[in-house]
Amino acid sequence: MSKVAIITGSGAGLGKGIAQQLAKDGFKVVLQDINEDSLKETEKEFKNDGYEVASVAGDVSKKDDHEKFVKTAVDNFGQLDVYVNNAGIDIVAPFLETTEEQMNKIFAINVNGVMFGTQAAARQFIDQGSKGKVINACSIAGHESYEMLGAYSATKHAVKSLTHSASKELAKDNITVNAYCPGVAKTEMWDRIDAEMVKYNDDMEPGDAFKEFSGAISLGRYQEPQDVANLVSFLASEKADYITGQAIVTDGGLVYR
Ligand SMILES: NC(=O)C1=CN([C@@H]2O[C@H](COP(=O)(O)OP(=O)(O)OC[C@H]3O[C@@H](n4cnc5c(N)ncnc54)[C@H](O)[C@@H]3O)[C@@H](O)[C@H]2O)C=CC1
Ligand SMILES: CC(=O)C(C)=O
Repeated sequence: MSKVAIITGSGAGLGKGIAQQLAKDGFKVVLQDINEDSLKETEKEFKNDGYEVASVAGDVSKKDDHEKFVKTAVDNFGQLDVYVNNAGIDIVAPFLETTEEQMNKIFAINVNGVMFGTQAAARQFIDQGSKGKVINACSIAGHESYEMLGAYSATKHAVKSLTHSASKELAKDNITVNAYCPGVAKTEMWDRIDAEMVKYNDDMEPGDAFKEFSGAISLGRYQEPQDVANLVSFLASEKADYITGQAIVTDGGLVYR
């Protein structure tokens, strides 16, 4: 029987690439996003491609919304096997200028979202009496802390920590919890980071921040969503059954851990 995966923040960017790969792998997929337009557009595209797909809008920072995402999977496809906590936001700001509002927002989405998603998924796996996999979006910024990305880096270190602790507590229920740590992928997130970094540096032109970060990649090219999707595809597969509590870097050679 086909397995069922939920991917948060999959209306666009890396989440969409991950959902496409899991659908190709034979998963029935539940797309989720806060942006209803891109969500509907992506769902239409998946249907045209012949994938079994459902969608649900919502905000990952809200605990109850994750119950709704799980219910969508169960109502449409009868079960849940994989939960990808992919949705995340960035904030670019000098350390001394980062506001309370920015801190609360980025932690609510990037950290609380992962906590609540893991809880909702694990409860469903336990109720089903099946094994399950939680896969979290971390980052190279979960291993290395970057200037101008202090708040963001802190959230990704927290995601790594939640991945470790959840994997320890949930192992007895046959639930694995891992994280993927992308490097520099050209999505809307990096378009925003580049634009913001330029604003804070008179010597920089649009595109320079992206060039500087991606120029340091050993393999000589920036990351595509497919590069990230390949790792998540593996982590979602039975081949990864014996891996848990890991935050695995996929960055073309940038951060060495
Ligand atoms: N792009 C990159 O180079 C890297 C990205 N990452 C992480 O990968 C994940 C995906 O990143 P990208 O695709 O690049 O970002 P993106 O900004 O291009 O796309 C994120 C998607 O999540 C959705 N979203 C935002 N807030 C949401 C919320 N509260 N609830 C539900 N959906 C929400 C957006 O509408 C969007 O469709 C994020 O967690 C990010 O931190 C990690 C390392 C590098
Ligand atoms: C955007 C991101 O995750 C970085 C810079 O690592």
